[in-house]
Amino acid sequence: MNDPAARVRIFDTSLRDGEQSPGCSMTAAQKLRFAHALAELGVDALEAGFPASSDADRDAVRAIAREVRGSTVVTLARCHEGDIDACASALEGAAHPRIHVFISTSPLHREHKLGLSREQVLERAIMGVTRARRLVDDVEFSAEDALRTEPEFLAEICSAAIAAGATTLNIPDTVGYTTPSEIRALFEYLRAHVRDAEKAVFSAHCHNDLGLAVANSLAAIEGGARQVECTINGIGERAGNCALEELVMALRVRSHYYGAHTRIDSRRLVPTSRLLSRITGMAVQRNKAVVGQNAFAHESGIHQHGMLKHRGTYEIMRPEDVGWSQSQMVMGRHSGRAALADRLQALGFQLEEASLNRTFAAFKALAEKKREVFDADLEALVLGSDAVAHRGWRLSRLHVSTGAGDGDTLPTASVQLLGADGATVSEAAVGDGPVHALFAALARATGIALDVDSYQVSSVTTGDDAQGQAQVIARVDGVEVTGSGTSTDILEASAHAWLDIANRQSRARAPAVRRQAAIA
Ligand SMILES: CC(=O)SCCNC(=O)CCNC(=O)[C@H](O)C(C)(C)COP(=O)(O)OP(=O)(O)OC[C@H]1O[C@@H](n2cnc3c(N)ncnc32)[C@H](O)[C@@H]1OP(=O)(O)O
Ligand SMILES: CC(C)C(=O)C(=O)O
Repeated sequence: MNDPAARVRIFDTSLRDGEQSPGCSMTAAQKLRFAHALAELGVDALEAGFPASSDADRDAVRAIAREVRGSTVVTLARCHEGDIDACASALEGAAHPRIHVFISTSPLHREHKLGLSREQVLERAIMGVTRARRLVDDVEFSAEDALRTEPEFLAEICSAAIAAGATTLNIPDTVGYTTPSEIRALFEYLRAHVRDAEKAVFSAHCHNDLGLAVANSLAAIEGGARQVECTINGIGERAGNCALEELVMALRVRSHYYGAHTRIDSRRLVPTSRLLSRITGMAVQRNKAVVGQNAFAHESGIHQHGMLKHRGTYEIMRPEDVGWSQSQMVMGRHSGRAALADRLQALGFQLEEASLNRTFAAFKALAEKKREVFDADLEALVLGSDAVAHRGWRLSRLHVSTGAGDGDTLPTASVQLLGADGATVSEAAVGDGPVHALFAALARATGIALDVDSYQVSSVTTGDDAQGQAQVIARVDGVEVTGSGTSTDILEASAHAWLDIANRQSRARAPAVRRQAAIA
């Protein structure tokens, strides 16, 4: 598997093809931040932008070229002198610069888009590669719409590109039209028919219009591709590009099948995916492979029972290996007794069989009404809702003020809580934002410091008066605990979610009382 011939280079184009897609534009500062994250992830090359497209993109590429180390920095150019010169100028300062020149080769694009003959396209390609090669040592050539190009013309233009100095030959499926067996055969054909093929690295760049981008990229590797162009979360033109996280994990999980490897640090996949979502505001769908919220979540009883016996029954990779903290057992309508008993035990309840059966019946009834049953609901089932409600802190007043910029408003929160003994306590705190300030005020008031792993707010009803549900996940004694709160005011919902965990943490540390309550 460590045969160097089977090393697949990962070329990330989130900052170019990804950024081109609607809803994904980034500022220069955001692009720079994300480029650092890509270098940390271990991508071999990162395509930073298209300098001729705007001053802002040129400036972003410049900053990336100057600052980011560890990955080749690539910029895109049409076969236009001005585009190529703009690339070279933006790449000054890069440790490993690459210019990527492209031109359409398919009959459809030649005739209708460029209005050029085969010979003219060939000439332009040679001009582009030659000019780029005078400016940098590392030049990539792409035959846009290669998968709808006559194979013999593709071989001819690739041979000419190598002769002009191209070091990477990229074969894009620009419109996501190909199939796995077709693209594999094309790579095999090109490697056999391109002159001096061994002097260049063959690369695949697959779009996802038919949902085949990852499958096609893997097939291209089988056909001899040793670079794959992809994007984090699969962002990109239309239906996107090959998703980096999926491709990398397919090569890793099926390493014996593909006999190929990358140098990606897979534990950084989830953090990098989240960073991109935060920057672009483009959420990842829950069921997205590897980085989606459901990728390691199990709700159905038969799967949960299997997972508790051996995680390999329903997981083909470890969540820790891609950057999640652990698998998630979601308690809902489809869950069974084994998962319920396990979750209750993690919450500190060891129930006798009869008591477990009673709780299970009540749990199923509740799950019919609620989409997801949270830890607080389970506690209420075991202890009785009154016992839970009255044992812990309750929010009685809340005020949050916030602002941004250079004005004098610092995000500030003040809270008043009612304790289990009936006493009230008031506290205030400032923070980096309103939620940060709120959580700091709650920590001061309760004297409980929570190790918050994640926080999110979603709407549970629709309309102007929609109820927001806040969910906080924190680690309590090494166990991940989820707290939730619902209100039409999302800050109030957030305070309830935080207190939900804090109260459970206090109760979990009073085991004698818990056992008594559970048995009663
Ligand atoms: C498959 C891909 O992802 S390709 C990359 C796509 N990315 C982008 O287009 C984002 C950046 N693009 C831009 O900012 C603009 O399109 C610019 C600045 C590059 C060009 O803008 P304009 O000069 O206004 O041209 P416009 O976008 O309308 O048309 C593209 C021109 O490039 C030509 N062209 C397209 N591809 C190539 C190529 N590879 N080599 C040479 N010329 C090309 C077209 O024939 C057309 O030429 P024309 O103006 O003589 O008709
Ligand atoms: C410029 C090339 C590589 C491209 O993005 C495509 O063909 O999809």
